[in-house]
Amino acid sequence: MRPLDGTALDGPALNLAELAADARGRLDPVHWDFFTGGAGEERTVRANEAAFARRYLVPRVLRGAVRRDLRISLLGTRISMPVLIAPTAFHRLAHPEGELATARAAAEAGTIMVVSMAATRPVEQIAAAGGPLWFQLYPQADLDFTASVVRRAEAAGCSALVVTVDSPVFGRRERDLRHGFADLPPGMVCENMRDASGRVRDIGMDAGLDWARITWLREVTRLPILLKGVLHPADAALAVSYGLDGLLVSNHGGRQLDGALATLDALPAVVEAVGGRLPVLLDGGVRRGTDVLVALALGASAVLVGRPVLWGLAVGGAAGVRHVLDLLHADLDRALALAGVTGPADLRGDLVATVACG
Ligand SMILES: Cc1cc2nc3c(=O)[nH]c(=O)nc-3n(C[C@H](O)[C@H](O)[C@H](O)COP(=O)(O)O)c2cc1C
Ligand SMILES: CCCCC(=O)C(=O)O
Repeated sequence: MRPLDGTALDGPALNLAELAADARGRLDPVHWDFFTGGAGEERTVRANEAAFARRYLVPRVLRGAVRRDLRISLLGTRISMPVLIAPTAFHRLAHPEGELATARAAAEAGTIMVVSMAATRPVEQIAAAGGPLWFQLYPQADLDFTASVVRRAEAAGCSALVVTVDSPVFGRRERDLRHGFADLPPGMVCENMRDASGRVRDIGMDAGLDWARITWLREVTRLPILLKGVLHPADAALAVSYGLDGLLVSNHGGRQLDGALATLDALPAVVEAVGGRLPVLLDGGVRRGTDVLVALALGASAVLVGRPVLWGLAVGGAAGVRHVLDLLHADLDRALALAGVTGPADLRGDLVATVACG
């Protein structure tokens, strides 16, 4: 993303960089830093976007791509485009309606919202928007409680479980440490962490998390399970052998292991290891329709966006998130037309060239 100059805009943002600048002017600087920042030196935050900047397109011509269709099916759900909403914490810090606004925008746009376990609205209320939802889980050391959260997500109608596996401990985020930002303000809690007595538990990162826990989870639910945070092809191969239903190539937007490989650079080896047996999704640094095109051409089935959704929420609630999704839809459609492609299924690696630096 281009450097943000914070300039006030006349009219709606033309792209997500402008939207970020607008959001920055509206958010509490502490919350802006929480949303925007990453771990350590933020090398991986930058690397995710830089990896897209190193890819160039080699378009086809004279293909008569008049009718383009951006729709795809993922684990049985038909969605309007190969762009989903990544799970992000604490939407009420961006807008008073929080996740309820995000969910309305996703439902209107016809795509999947992945609800964070750290949502500041209960999953049942988020589901009332009527759109397709998946639920993101940080497996807790307390297995009974973990199972109860899964039951709650199932009962609310979530159609897949996204298990975050890149967070055995919490990443060290220096912006938050500098501000002393560690907790939600009074009146906001992680609503999906209430136990049977109504007490809200803290979300624990579990360094003991291992494949045995995935086997356990597989027995707890019949929902499809995706692993979020896989970068190594050996783990991708293990995921296939453990009967998982999908993979999300992610480094948590650079918020966990700083120095982790950019997701776009990790994608090809993961795709190769999986060999078409599972859908492989990607998040991290997706900001343009051409980024979606490149990720799909390199083997992703779909991508997710994290921070841009928070910017949209901060700028305009549900309408702001809708603006993000509409911009990406229109931008992808145009990019497909210009590349001579009619839809996601047509995208192949030969459309993408990699150069040493952007
Ligand atoms: C503010 C913020 C909160 C996040 N919260 C969660 C979370 O609760 N669970 C999770 O698995 N990932 C979380 N993520 C990571 C996102 O799901 C996603 O991997 C990342 O944001 C994608 O990169 P992008 O922001 O560059 O699009 C969070 C990311 C941000 C920026
Ligand atoms: C306990 C909240 C975790 C949120 C998260 O995953 C993130 O900030 O990246």
